Amino acid sequence: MSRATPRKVGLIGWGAIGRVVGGALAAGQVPGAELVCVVDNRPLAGTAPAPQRTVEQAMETCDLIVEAAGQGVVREWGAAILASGTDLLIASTGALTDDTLTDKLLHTTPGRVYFTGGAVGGLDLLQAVRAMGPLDEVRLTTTKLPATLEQPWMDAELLRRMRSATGPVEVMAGTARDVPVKFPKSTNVAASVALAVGDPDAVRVSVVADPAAAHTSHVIEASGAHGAYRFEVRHLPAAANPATSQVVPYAVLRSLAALAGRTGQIL
Ligand SMILES: NC(=O)C1=CN([C@@H]2O[C@H](COP(=O)(O)OP(=O)(O)OC[C@H]3O[C@@H](n4cnc5c(N)ncnc54)[C@H](OP(=O)(O)O)[C@@H]3O)[C@@H](O)[C@H]2O)C=CC1
Ligand SMILES: O=C([O-])CC(=O)C(=O)O
Repeated sequence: MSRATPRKVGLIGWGAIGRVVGGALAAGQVPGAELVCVVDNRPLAGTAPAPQRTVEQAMETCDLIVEAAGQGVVREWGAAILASGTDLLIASTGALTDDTLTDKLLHTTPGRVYFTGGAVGGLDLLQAVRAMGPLDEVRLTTTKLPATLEQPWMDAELLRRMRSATGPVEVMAGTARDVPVKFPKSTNVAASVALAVGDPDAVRVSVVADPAAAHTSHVIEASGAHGAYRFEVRHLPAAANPATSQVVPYAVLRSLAALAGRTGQIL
């Protein structure tokens, strides 16, 4: 059932995700949710369909804030937003590889914290499986265009291998604890899988740069006492930011629709 009063939504981040989410909200495409303001580092000079505000102002006027900006916003503002009584929907799940921060967000009230499924699927089922006991093995392989994976910490040799690659090159193998720290804007999915299975250290992650990757792919493979699971997604990258898949804002909108109480959701 829809809420009697629409959710007043503030959006942090006017980029590849934020512009699609903000446009859809402003066009009334999410019943029960209205866009009240937008927060971004850059002056938006009236280009957004709602006034630009600071995070503090957004907390005063909104009852739900969507983070579509980056891990730093979750770290810097997450607890304050929740403490102000504002709910928070997080896209940059990579911030949650920090157990102290995650614990704080989960226990700060009266606002409630939510995570969007973002670019991956199958999280609902993995969460259900985990309720029967820990999985023995969870692996994620993320493959993207090399340029979307370049990072300031990479040495000249790795950058050379990525830039001259004619086929797939593994650029990092690690866990869902370490990988999102090293690729803060492009491996949030690793943290999302870890949230579903309940343990970032148990998720083995391989990050692959492939010049032929016209589609970004994420392959999740998991097994345990109760079965074996494999989810593979292949997304076109967003034109505005090829590190982000085109589907991600629509995943955020789906999460918003669920929070705003639209009926007929697949939960
Ligand atoms: N869960 C998932 O599956 C996915 C999650 N993500 C997350 O979503 C984030 C946003 O993605 P996307 O829209 O493609 O990124 P973009 O870079 O296209 O847009 C992000 C916008 O947010 C702004 N911004 C960044 N930090 C702040 C801040 N502290 N305060 C205000 N504004 C800020 C940026 O400004 P400026 O550039 O000036 O910093 C930019 O305008 C990614 O960084 C990633 O963490 C992305 C894809 C998938
Ligand atoms: O959009 C994607 O495919 C994944 C992504 O950038 C992330 O996990 O941060």
